[in-house]
Amino acid sequence: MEGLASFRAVPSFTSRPRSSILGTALNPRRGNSLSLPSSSSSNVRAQQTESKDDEPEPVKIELKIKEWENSMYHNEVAASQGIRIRRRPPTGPPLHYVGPFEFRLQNEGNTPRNILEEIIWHKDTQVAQLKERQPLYSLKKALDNAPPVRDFVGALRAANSRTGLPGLIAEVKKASPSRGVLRENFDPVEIAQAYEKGGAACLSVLADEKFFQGSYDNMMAIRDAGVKCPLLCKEFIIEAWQIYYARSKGADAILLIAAVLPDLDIKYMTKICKMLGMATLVEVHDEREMDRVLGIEEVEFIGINNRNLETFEVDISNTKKLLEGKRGEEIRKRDIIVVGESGLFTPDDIAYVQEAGVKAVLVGESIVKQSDPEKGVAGLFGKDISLKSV
Ligand SMILES: O=P(O)(O)OC[C@@H](O)[C@@H](O)c1c[nH]c2ccccc12
Repeated sequence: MEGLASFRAVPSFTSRPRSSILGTALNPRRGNSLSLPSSSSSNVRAQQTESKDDEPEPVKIELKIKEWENSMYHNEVAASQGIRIRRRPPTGPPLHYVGPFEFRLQNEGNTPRNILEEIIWHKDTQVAQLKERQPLYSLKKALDNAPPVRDFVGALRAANSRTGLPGLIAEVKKASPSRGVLRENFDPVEIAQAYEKGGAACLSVLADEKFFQGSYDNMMAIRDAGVKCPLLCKEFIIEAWQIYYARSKGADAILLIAAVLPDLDIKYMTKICKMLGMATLVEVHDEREMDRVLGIEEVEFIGINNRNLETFEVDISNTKKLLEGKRGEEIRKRDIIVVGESGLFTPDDIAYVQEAGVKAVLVGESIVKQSDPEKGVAGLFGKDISLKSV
């Protein structure tokens, strides 16, 4: 249902994509407007008739239709698996013109329904742009120069047997959509080194810029500074291309979010990671996602997020709930390493999730906020877990 409240006026001189699939198909004066610098409408029309794109118009229209069908198909498959996050529709809301203004009618179908969906739609656009600059074949070549992969899960297992406590994945995170800026004077390398000194087994480095103020540069800087902890590239992965990209930037592990990715994507991306020697942390939030993920035989490493990424609600009893009964049994039988993620602040929280069955924890806020993150690690566990402690 389209509502008046969702009208947004956009002056026509802004550089917005200027076509919808139907608009393109039905309106012969509109070309592949994504490549057009927009100006006054007459100017736009003039440029459209002299479109310099190689593809003839009917082919372009067909490609757009395919693109649209694919995203509809993805959404149907995803919905059948209980996934609520949809893929970005290939075009924005339809345009309406009143005098010099463009109006976009926003409705359920073309507006993100929650923050996770908004992040995924933004990621889709960003990845499309990055891919154009560095297509897969050249990315694959870049892998020859990437630093070697380190054993992420092995480091967690080793820490767990060394300390008798869950191995720590300490998160280098400046900000988040739910908490805002967590640390003003943010030096990623200094923080990473402090975590390592404090006894972290691995690090998670936020790569998303827009919503988490992270970057791939941070990850590379941490590696280049000689930090030995294996690195999880904390990114919203929706395409295999991003896995190669993360590897080319020195990642040892990546995250796949079950709330976003259908089973087949998880299976296929996990295989790609294995081929590249990387670990794949598959993140779940509820029973349904856990069951889906346990149904994928390639999965060996599962994160239980205590934060609902659609609503931001945090409840650490989620970890316990998802490890009870048959699920817990199967996880033990398959020797799957489980990570308790988010909302962990105190030694009691750590003991609680350990009791529930996790062998590792992923912690950001509580330690990144400390003026001395090295001490923050000891505070979190209630004791010194650094290498010098044993
Ligand atoms: O800062 P916290 O509450 O300790 O949470 C860390 C980590 O679990 C959280 O950042 C996280 C878990 N899964 C994610 C997926 C994307 C972005 C971030 C996350």
